[in-house]
Amino acid sequence: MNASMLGARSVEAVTLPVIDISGLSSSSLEKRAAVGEALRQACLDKGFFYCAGHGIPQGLIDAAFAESRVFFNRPIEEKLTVDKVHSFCNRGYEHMRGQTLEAGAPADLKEGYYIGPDLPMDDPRVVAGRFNRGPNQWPADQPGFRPVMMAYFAAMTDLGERLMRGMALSLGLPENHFDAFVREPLGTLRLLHYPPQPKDAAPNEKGAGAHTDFGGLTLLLQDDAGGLQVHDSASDSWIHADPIPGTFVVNLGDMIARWTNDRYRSTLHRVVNESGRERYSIPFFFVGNPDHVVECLPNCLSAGEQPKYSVTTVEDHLKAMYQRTYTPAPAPASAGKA
Ligand SMILES: O=C(O)CCC(=O)C(=O)O
Ligand SMILES: [Fe+2]
Repeated sequence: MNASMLGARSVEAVTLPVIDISGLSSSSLEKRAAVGEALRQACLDKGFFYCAGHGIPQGLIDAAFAESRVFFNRPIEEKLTVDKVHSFCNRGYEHMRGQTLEAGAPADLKEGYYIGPDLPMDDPRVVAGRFNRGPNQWPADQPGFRPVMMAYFAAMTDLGERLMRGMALSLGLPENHFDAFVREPLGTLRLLHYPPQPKDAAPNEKGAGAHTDFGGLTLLLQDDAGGLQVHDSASDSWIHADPIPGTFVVNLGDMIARWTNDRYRSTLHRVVNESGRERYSIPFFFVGNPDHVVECLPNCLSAGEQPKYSVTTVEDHLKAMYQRTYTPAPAPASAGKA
């Protein structure tokens, strides 16, 4: 199946904005507010934009891709030693077709690796029944993997925090509005590898089925293969979000749609790797503090308007979202402090 059969059209028709966020680090409120205004426009439209001026060193980006390629190119038996079935907190390797992002479509033609905040078993935050808290799994015989991924994880957490200050400005709120949300945030780094789209792909088979992201902000690094498509609701068609060197694709997840009563958009997207070669990408899902209460922001309700979503917490929201695309995770074996 090719892009035209799947109804995608080229980026010339509709483009996503490029936003230089370096102004967020300026001492001038005017410059910070200008970034906030650009974010506001993008969030009211598709909730998808290219982020430039982010300050993440290219060397760190290259190193993360290099370690990811090395891992995915290892024999399957080695990859399965860190299979996420061994983890009670969803960390480690996810085999090809291990997730179905689009209900009713074939499973996704991708394999992945989940990394989160590295909490040892004796950390007080590792409590039975709590979601995604615990240690990472690390592949043996790949000494660069852990330090590079943890450095990249820290850089993404910092970028997520900076962007949340911009989001507050964009919503006409004090810059520190989301400070409680970003305290001890949960983040998920996800290494992804997509084989080329097979010539004999099943109907509707894709690298990643159409979905919206679960969390707050997604910071996506893609290689130069292309393949990310974003839904354009005005024309009910798919546009290509081709990679732009030096940028991240940033998109809003369902949590921000909840906060803003859908004024800010969590937009459907999908991946079809038609490059004819391997594709690698590294999304980072910035989801905030698990205990934080997510409810409609008062300034996102007009007079008489009701919130569309119930009040929830970051953790409860995420649990519900994971259940949508995975069967339940195994119960924790030894995290028994509750
Ligand atoms: O690989 C990509 O470019 C996008 C992946 C994605 O949308 C996701 O993991 O949520
Ligand atoms: Fe996504």
